[in-house]
Amino acid sequence: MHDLGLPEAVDTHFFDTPDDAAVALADAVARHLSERLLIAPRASLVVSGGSTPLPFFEALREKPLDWARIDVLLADERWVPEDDKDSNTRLVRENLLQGPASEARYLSLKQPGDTPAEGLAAVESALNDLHLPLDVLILGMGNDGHTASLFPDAPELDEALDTDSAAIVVPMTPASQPQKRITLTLRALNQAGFTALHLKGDDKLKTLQTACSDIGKVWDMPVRAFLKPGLQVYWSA
Ligand SMILES: O=C(O)[C@H](O)[C@@H](O)[C@H](O)[C@H](O)COP(=O)(O)O
Repeated sequence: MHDLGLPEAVDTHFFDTPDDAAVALADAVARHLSERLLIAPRASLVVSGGSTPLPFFEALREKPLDWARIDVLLADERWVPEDDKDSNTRLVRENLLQGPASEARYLSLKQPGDTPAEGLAAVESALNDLHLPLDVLILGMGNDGHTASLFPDAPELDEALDTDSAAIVVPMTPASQPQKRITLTLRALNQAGFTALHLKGDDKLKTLQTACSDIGKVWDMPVRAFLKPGLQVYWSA
């Protein structure tokens, strides 16, 4: 089952339970952030929203890191108020930025503005201090092969996948989603020091298998842009 046809040098870590995967991923992320902070004044941690990351956030937030030197931000955000049940910022503030991790600097993708396009300048300003390449990136994946808010049906996908573009964040309006989105671009997400794809359930494993079957067609399944050497896949049943 585990022969997914992933490219060489993609490390797969499979677990029986979501908690086991979350603890292992939190250990790996903490190790990488600690190592980074030995040689750099600050480190960046980009996380994803959705339902999968919750136990990972709970495990990571207790790690004895120098959180005041860590910039935490989302890979993408739904353009809803921070107190909305669908807000990823709310998810991160309530579940990751607690305990020791409450000392981290949070760079919010949700800024004033009725639409992501209206709020874009404020988001770009909020990310002004973000250094690329990112240090740690945790991505999820939908069963349509989206990751972050790089949705196959978003009219802005070309711009978001254009690694020659200077843009590091773009509004996204995928018809498949109830809310407008804003997402870091492939240029911003690419080449992170540590990139993990955090997945749960057999459906996601089947989707990953489909993604692996034709890695070249990134526009059909944007997660394919990340299926390359160095990627760490953390999956649990
Ligand atoms: O805002 C979001 O929804 C996420 O950033 C998105 O990319 C998520 O990672 C996948 O949709 C998987 O979501 P689940 O973990 O809920 O399956």
